[in-house]
Amino acid sequence: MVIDALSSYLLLDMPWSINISTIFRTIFVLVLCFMVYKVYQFIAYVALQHRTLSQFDSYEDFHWWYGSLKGFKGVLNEDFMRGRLAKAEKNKYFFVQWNGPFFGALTLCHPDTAKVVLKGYEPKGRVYETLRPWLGDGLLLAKGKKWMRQRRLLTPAFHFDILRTYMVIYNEASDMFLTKLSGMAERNEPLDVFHHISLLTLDIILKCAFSFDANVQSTGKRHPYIQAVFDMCHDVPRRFTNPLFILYPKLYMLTSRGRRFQESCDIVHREANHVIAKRKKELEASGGLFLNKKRLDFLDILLTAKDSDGNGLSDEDIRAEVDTFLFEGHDTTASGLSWTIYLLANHPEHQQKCQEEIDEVMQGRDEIQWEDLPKLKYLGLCLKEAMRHYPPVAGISRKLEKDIEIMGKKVTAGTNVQLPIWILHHSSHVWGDDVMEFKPERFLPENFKNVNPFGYIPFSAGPRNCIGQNFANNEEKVVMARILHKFKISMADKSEKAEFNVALILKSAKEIKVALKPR
Ligand code: HEM
Repeated sequence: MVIDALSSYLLLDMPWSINISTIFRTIFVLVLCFMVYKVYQFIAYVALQHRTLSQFDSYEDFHWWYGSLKGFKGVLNEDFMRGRLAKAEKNKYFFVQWNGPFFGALTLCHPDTAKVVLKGYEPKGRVYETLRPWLGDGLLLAKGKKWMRQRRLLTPAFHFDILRTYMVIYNEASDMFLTKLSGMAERNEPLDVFHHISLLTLDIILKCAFSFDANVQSTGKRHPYIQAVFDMCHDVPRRFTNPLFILYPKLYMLTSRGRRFQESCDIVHREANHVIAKRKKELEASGGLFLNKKRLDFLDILLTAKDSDGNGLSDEDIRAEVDTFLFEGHDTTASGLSWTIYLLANHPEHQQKCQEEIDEVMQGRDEIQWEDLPKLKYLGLCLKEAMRHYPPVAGISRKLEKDIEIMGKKVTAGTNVQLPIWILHHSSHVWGDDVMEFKPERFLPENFKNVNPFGYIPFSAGPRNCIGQNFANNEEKVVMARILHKFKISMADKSEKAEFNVALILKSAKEIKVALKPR
């Protein structure tokens, strides 16, 4: 009755409606009611966010349309990050960032507040949804029971016995890389660090995780996969300033930028499909006898995994995991290695200490062995300090599923919480007054014991920490040791200071060029 009354009221004076059937009118009214309900829900959500977040920060830099992003040009550059750091230094424990008028996030910029969220299982923040067309429901984006199942399934792929077998691959890929560097040194040509290191780390992850020999290093130009990942990473921050695109990611896909994003997604999916199809063929040819292999790689585990009820992973799930590992496994380590090279090129005294250690450990050998890794202590300190200065993943976020309490204040479910890794790593409240200096010694056990462990989280912390962290640490040690063993590195242009952009991963805004001198 109510619907009838409402529909006759709505359709009054609408001549075009005379012929519409009752059923159509009813649908129209239901859709209208649904939309009104959605708008009401949205207004209630925004009001609750403003009420919750106003407990934590004043509205002094709040702009009615841009929120805290006034002047933001769609690039999270070093200036923008330093502005946020200044705010964290002033407020110490937390501050609020408004991405436009509707979407606020509580930023927990002190280890004591960040750890409250890091220790839990809260799902990923709203911004991660922009990655869903690319990474699907892989380990990075999955939540709840699905995430637990996938994590349990994939953890054996990172057991030490498996990681040990990857040493050969790190060394072989480094051989190819060093041959390339020798040619550059002979020609007096500087190394474009991010570009060539990305090719190296892509070769490594393809071979380790998927036993796939792509040899992308041998192709001189930018690989289409890497170009597509690069484009998508730069695309995500551009959407922050438009609330419509945050609210309806699908709407973004109708724009020309959205269509380009989709094209990049297609390229990346094609690469993943290619890797999977090749392995499936091999599996069929071997009559399913993968278990006879010396080591099961990540893709073997995905293809052969079965639940307790005997169900395997769907093709879509397998693709999502392959995409996730391809991206997480190459772009992060490329960033970690590239920034380490940059910092050591700028700090010859630390570079020399590493080289003395490497010479002693390698004893004239060309390859790094598993047993050498713990002996490369000083190099390990430099890698850690490099990831403090330039954490490859500069920040992460969560969307609370339940209410929590931060320093006596209630944060309601639905709130987005940012855990700003770069800011935590540059907080003088955590590291002291010399926070901006490159000092690997701060990671010596006797010094580091005074640092709050939630203040240094390049791999995040808690149950959703990085599954690949040991893999990454080993890979970076081998590659760096092999480079420093053969070459002395310095900045091609001594006056050049690199600036970074956060394009999901922390990258250099411009090319970093390094000169190579054979040792
Ligand atoms: C220096 C290198 C690396 C850094 C700094 C890094 C950092 C991180 C961080 C901060 C997270 C948490 C993300 C979040 O909470 O949203 C994460 C998650 C993850 N990382 Fe890494 N990562 C690195 C290398 C790798 C490698 C080599 C792999 C795979 C081979 C990998 C696979 C993953 C996966 C699958 C997740 C999601 C884990 C989960 O939610 O259960 N990462 N990584």
